[in-house]
Amino acid sequence: MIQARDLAKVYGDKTAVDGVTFTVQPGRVTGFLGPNGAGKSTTMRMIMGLDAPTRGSVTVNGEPYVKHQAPLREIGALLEARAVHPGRTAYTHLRALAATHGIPNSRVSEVIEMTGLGAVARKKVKGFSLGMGQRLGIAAALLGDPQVVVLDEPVNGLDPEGVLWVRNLVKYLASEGRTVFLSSHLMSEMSQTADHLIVIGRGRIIADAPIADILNGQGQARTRVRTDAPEQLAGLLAREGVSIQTKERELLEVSGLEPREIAQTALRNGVLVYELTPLTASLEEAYLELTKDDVEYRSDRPDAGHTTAKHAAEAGAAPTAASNPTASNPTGSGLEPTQTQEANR
Ligand SMILES: Nc1ncnc2c1ncn2[C@@H]1O[C@H](COP(=O)(O)OP(=O)(O)OP(=O)(O)O)[C@@H](O)[C@H]1O
Repeated sequence: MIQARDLAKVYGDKTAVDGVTFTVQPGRVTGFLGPNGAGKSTTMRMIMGLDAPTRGSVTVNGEPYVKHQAPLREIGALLEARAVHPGRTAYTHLRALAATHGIPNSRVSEVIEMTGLGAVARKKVKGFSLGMGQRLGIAAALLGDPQVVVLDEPVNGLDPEGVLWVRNLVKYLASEGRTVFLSSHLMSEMSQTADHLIVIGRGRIIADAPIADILNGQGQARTRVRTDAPEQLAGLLAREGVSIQTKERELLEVSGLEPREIAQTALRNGVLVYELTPLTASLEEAYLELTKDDVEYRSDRPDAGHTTAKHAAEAGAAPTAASNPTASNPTGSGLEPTQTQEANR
């Protein structure tokens, strides 16, 4: 278990982590999700005793990392900065690490096997691809057979097969009752891997909940509506708090109203509706909604395809597909926030 209490880190005038309190429980994969610069790596470095907190505390199985007699057996980590001597082979690197922690050589062979490094274990690390380097980092993290595993952006640089492998590995580790804490800026990745999410933005916790709760709690319920009179129906439904998008001819997406209300309005006004489908927010949308105020670097996202009732009322009519050329892309740029930020850096 990892427990952070009012954990903060300030670098000069930059507050990287701003008093976070959370618990990472064993037996499940906890995702640590946030845009670039949110404070994920800094938090993980403090968990591993590599950075001293400016305020607050963080413990691993009840003790700060540095207090553990054999920390590698308690917690294994893959952090962004890898310190591997490039002239060493994967095998000699892991052996040296094992030797300094009293770990038998048989465990070195085991983790090489587990991480699929068998074929390259005797090759020099300097020739390793990013993906092989990530696997070696994970092998090192697992060397002490630790109860707690912390991985900072573990799928970075991995090919699809590698991504799948990490996904299955972390799920397996959690199923064995270990505490697994995994950072990523990609919601798509987290949605397929984590059971529980801690979302961080600008150094603060924005959400700490099971994935399902984050999905249910974010954004308004939307309904897909097919009608032969989309403009008339949009005009009838338009009011404060209601958002209507024209997705294509005869297809609207309505937020802020229950399907029953939409049906009643249509019925009262003699408008034919031939589909009413409740839509759940995608995890991606939930994430964008959660972090919209907490992205450190942001390019202006066009408010594409999004028309509020107020706008519709001002225009005197509902938006049409023609006036809304990007209406099929409700998140605007379609980029993950981090991609938007990268472009801006
Ligand atoms: N050693 C440092 N000195 C000064 N500022 C730092 C230092 N380390 C991190 N920061 C700043 O603290 C903030 C949080 O950085 P951190 O690396 O923890 O974020 P992150 O969520 O891991 O982001 P990324 O996904 O980009 O790695 C950023 O604004 C970063 O520039």
